[in-house]
Amino acid sequence: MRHLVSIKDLTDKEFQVLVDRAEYYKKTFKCGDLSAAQKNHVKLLGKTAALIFSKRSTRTRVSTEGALSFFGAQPMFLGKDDIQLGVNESFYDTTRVVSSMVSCIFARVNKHSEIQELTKHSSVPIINSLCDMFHPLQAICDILTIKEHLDYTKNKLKVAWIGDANNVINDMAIACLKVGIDVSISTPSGIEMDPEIIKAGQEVAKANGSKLIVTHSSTEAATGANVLVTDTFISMGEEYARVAKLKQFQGFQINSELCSYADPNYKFMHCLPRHHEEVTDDIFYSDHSIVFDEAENRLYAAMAAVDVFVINKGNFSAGPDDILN
Ligand SMILES: NC(=O)OP(=O)(O)O
Repeated sequence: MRHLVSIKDLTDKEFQVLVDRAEYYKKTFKCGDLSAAQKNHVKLLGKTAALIFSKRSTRTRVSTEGALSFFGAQPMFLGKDDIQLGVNESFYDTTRVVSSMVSCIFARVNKHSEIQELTKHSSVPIINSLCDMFHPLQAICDILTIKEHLDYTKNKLKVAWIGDANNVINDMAIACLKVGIDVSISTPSGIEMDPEIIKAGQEVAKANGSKLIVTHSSTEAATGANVLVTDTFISMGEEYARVAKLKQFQGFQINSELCSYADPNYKFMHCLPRHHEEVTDDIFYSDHSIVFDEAENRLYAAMAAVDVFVINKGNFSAGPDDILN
């Protein structure tokens, strides 16, 4: 059994399998072939899956429930007010009990240590559905989206992150570097990337012929970039620091001025939900923006994760016969 905690725990090949699998299930899902749907629907028929979400979610919840339903499993959404966890029951007891009854647990938590705790005591695969350090499902989806729009297998690309040092870029940077995409991360002065992520990123870059640059200059990061990416400046739970953070992020809004530094055919990405301080409407709703394709691809990333970690129990060499042969 394997858990999905972070992209950095995967080999380059394993990560590529997840992206390929997401692409495969997108084709299968959209082809409208009833026999393909029936074949997939029996893979987890009669099983259940728990979504233990202690934070709110639109994309992760909808995509995960959709993916599980596609494979025939019944998803059970367990929000923070629905179960005894954290109020009346310990993490350990909850994990033992829930994992004894379901095929897998998708967990959205606050601290990374909570994901680690879950993986220690669960008898079924844990899929990290966001913690304060990582967001692996988002990274699988993001690489699929970049592949579809700019095909990194044929073109040398540069992705520029303009924003916070957060869970999304931690996994996205490693994911890009694994597939040979150069990454330039810009964060405001005083907001630093985790040194462990930089170290891991540099090792991945060296092995894959990609480059990792970390800077406090948004224009330096944006220069020549094929993809500009940002995320919320104020993460869930940081609302108390809103005024101070907005001051710190001056010069980091993605607007037409900053985009003028990028490649003329640049794409704009954002994992959503979006706020106006991060990106102006003229960019967010422009032809450069691929944010809604990106959001849709969350469904296929979730399908890939269910296929590899739940149906095939972490065996990356197993999978649908038609893509293995
Ligand atoms: N991108 C993302 O994880 O969205 P949600 O918080 O809505 O799930």
